[in-house]
Amino acid sequence: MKIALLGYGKMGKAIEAIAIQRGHDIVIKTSEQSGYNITDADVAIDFSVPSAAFNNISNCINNQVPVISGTTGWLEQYNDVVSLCEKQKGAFIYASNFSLGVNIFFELNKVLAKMMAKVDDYNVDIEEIHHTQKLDAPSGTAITLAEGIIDNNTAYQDWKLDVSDKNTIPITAKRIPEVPGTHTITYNSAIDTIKIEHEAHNRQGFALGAVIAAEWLVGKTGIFTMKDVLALD
Ligand SMILES: NC(=O)C1=CN([C@@H]2O[C@H](COP(=O)(O)OP(=O)(O)OC[C@H]3O[C@@H](n4cnc5c(N)ncnc54)[C@H](O)[C@@H]3O)[C@@H](O)[C@H]2O)C=CC1
Ligand SMILES: O=C(O)C1=N[C@H](C(=O)O)C[C@H](O)C1
Repeated sequence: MKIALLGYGKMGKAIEAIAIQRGHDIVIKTSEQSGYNITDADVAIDFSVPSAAFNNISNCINNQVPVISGTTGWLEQYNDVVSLCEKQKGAFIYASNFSLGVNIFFELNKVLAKMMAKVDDYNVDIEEIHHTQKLDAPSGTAITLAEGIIDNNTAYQDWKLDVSDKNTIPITAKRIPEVPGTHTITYNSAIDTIKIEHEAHNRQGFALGAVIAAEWLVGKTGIFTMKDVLALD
């Protein structure tokens, strides 16, 4: 497969290494908006910056190149991408986190949220820790986790960064050098604490998941998620 890497930073480089190991060719690697022909690639993988993701993804869809995006912090434009993809009959996957472990953790979070909806005694909070270069807060993964709780527990209707109102899930974002990504969900009562946590040890899980998603997407039309790719149901 000929792959375009849109964003050649920490993730772009980790994806390049795994894609080559799996027998793919990197035909475009860029940290720029322009200066390349996207139709040279069979599939594009966008891990760029929040301000660039929408244009990168739209350019792929408008040129009939399947595209996956792991960039976080741009989701106010997600519905516009969905509309464009439907109009152009393109192929697109966004995931806040491409690692197998986190996608299992997403499902565990939903099961736990369903159970906790049956009891009144606990308050939930989410903490995420990432490296100091991260541009967005809270992390995309923390937002997906909060949405998983909201969808499965009517006690919660919203999430907010550093705010703990009634019906709102508080998210705390910490920035510590070199941390690839740790997410902790805590249910606290006066009597005890229930905690589930995912800690990434490096970026390989994100990168492998992104390459697997790109391999899966080629030849398909539509908007998909990692749940479709990993068939976790
Ligand atoms: N979904 C997932 O599994 C994961 C998502 N991420 C997200 O991926 C994104 C990138 O993360 P990192 O590689 O750690 O960041 P990074 O800062 O190391 O790399 C981003 C690169 O994008 C480049 N860039 C800037 N404008 C661009 C443009 N117009 N087109 C293409 N590239 C452009 C920057 O120059 C930089 O080299 C972030 O949004 C991060 O939150 C990170 C890890 C896993
Ligand atoms: O910026 C990162 O590094 C990461 N970003 C993603 C996010 O915002 O959830 C995924 C992962 O946690 C690493």
